Amino acid sequence: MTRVKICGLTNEDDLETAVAAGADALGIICDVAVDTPREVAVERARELVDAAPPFVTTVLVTMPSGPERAIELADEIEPDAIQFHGSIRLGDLAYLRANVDAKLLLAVDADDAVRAETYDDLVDGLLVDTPAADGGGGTGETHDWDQTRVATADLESPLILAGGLTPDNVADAVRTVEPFAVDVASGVEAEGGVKDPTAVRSFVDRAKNAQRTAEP
Ligand SMILES: O=C(O)c1ccccc1NCC(=O)[C@H](O)[C@H](O)COP(=O)(O)O
Repeated sequence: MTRVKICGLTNEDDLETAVAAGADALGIICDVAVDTPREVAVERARELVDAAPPFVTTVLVTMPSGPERAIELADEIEPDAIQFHGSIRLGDLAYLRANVDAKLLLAVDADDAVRAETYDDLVDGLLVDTPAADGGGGTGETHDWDQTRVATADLESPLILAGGLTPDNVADAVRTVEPFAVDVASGVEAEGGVKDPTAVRSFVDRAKNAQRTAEP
């Protein structure tokens, strides 16, 4: 069954909605070099991580200025996993793997998904997204899922599919790409930074049941 990450949580009500809906992972955005209504301060990120129940993975989504800042954020927020967006050097990933007590996830551009192989041994999961020109996520834009499926077919790391997913298209995306997990931020919002509970429930349900509801 496909796992689901609900990303860009800014408050406890939305976090509880995501958990009750059956989300496997909760994304909290902090210290990103782009303007987004989903970013929270370090203290808030720590509070949200602390509010998550057992058996649900907390993911810090960040674009740190360098590896030392990433280590600082990991120490202060204590997430289960860290997801990096923007450019990051291979050497920094190896250094972080040795120095951070969290799983490492890396966002790669769907237009360059073949490059995901370069990072395959260095991270615990690869997220194929449709980023903005500045490297940030949350664009609400889909990409060519057939191309992503082909480009990532030989990856060892779990593949997380992101970019423009919504309750309406997630089942189709899951059936096309067959990812380990899907990730959504703007596609389940009522307004910037606030989730729509009905959309969150529908997204989780349709992502997890996509294979069962396939057309004959
Ligand atoms: O969501 C943001 O605003 C964001 C900003 C900067 C870096 C990462 C960001 N989001 C990361 C995610 O994991 C999103 O879920 C992913 O990019 C998909 O977003 P969307 O297309 O809105 O579902």
